Amino acid sequence: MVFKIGLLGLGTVGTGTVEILLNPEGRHPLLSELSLHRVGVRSLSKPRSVNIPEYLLTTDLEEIVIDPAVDIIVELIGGLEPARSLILQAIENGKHVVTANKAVISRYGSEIFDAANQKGVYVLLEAAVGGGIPVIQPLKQSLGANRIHKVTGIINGTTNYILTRMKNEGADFADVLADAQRLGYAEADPTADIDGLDAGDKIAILASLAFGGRIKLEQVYCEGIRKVTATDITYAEKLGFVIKLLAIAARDPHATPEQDLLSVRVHPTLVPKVHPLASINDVYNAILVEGEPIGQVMFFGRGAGSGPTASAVVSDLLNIVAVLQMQEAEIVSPVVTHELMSCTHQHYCKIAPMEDLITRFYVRFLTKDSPGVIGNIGTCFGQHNVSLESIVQTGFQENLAEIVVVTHDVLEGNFHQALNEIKSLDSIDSIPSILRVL
Ligand SMILES: NC(=O)C1=CN([C@@H]2O[C@H](COP(=O)(O)OP(=O)(O)OC[C@H]3O[C@@H](n4cnc5c(N)ncnc54)[C@H](OP(=O)(O)O)[C@@H]3O)[C@@H](O)[C@H]2O)C=CC1
Ligand SMILES: N[C@@H](CC=O)C(=O)O
Ligand code: NA
Repeated sequence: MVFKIGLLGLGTVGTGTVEILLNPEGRHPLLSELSLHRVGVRSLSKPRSVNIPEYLLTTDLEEIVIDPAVDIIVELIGGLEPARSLILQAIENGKHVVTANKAVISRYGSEIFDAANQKGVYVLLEAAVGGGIPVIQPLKQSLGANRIHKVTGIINGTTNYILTRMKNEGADFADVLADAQRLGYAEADPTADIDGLDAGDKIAILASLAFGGRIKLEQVYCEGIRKVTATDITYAEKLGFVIKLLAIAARDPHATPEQDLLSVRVHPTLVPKVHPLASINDVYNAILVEGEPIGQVMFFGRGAGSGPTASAVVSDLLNIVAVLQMQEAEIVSPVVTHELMSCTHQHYCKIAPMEDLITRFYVRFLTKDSPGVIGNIGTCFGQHNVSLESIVQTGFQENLAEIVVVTHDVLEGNFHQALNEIKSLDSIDSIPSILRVL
């Protein structure tokens, strides 16, 4: 039996997906059970790099999701609408769905998975996080025996490319961003990448899988890389760190079992050079999962791009075909979904406020070069229980002294209270950088 695919979108990922589907030789034999039935696009006249019969193409995407002949919808148009409505309509019409759309899943996952569970269909999304890197299915299945403590990822390729080039070339953010856009890594509107929102969508999805509950996206703290300067990258290097945009989801080790609080956040971070994520460069992604009893396990590879992302899309298709075949043979019920492939959690995870986070900080001050300034800074921090690992005057910028502080693990709320007081000291000119340290 051949199962029919309705593909929505024939852009970067859609094209990669069709390339795999049209060249099944040497891949999994189940690929021969799939056929491309319709392809929805915005423009029929656009030249395409894959050779598909013209009659498959349509601009009427709704027609595809309600077509009774279609078994599986592959949503690769991106964005929120009409993607959300098309996915829901597909589910309503009994279709399984494969999507790479982290924006839709992180915002409307509850609605989508509730609808899918009610209809007994699957919504699979391996491509939505880490592109081609298998991380969604491993969290759902292979790591299911573990209690996960922490997921730490470099899950945005554009920002990792920018930070890598800033470090290697001493270049400034704006110059490298322009290059990233010219090379096609960053979007024409790079806001979601640069401001940490894309990584925020992705860590919300990973946290939900790792900790078995839903996540409210508005509770995910997102800070991007716009304020990271070449100066900070150089100081970080001297102190033994590299700066990376990390997405972190962790159980709060200080919370009582009844509280079971999570911290879910995205921010530029000073990562010790010996840490496994410090050497992940350019557009590569990596996700480090820590749990009991597995310890540490890291997933590394290409987090974006046509072929790698399509690899994840097609792996989801294969999982669905395998189930559909068993349903056809009446080995499994067509109305009960496989627990390890569906998303069944109902409750929302409790997210701790950022003031309760315990972390180290790096902070750079510009001050008047007057006696006692280092002492005053140290005293303010001390009065708020912020213990310092190091405080050094690193040099001068014009006539201002530059002082860099690294704290021990401190309560974020205390740190900010201390900083507010420090800001009001006469000797402080400005605080150009505040970054967290892993
Ligand atoms: N690119 C990547 O490396 C990765 C992308 N993703 C995700 O994959 C998804 C697809 O991304 P990508 O392939 O890069 O996107 P593209 O912009 O390259 O392609 C989008 C496709 O969808 C079609 N389309 C968009 N809106 C509509 C609409 N309203 N009606 C009909 N057709 C529409 C476009 O048609 P037309 O061709 O006619 O313009 C195009 O074929 C997104 O959710 C993205 O976040 C995930 C991981 C990596
Ligand atoms: N814009 C994303 C692409 C894939 O999700 C990135 O840069 O990682
Ligand atoms: Na993936």
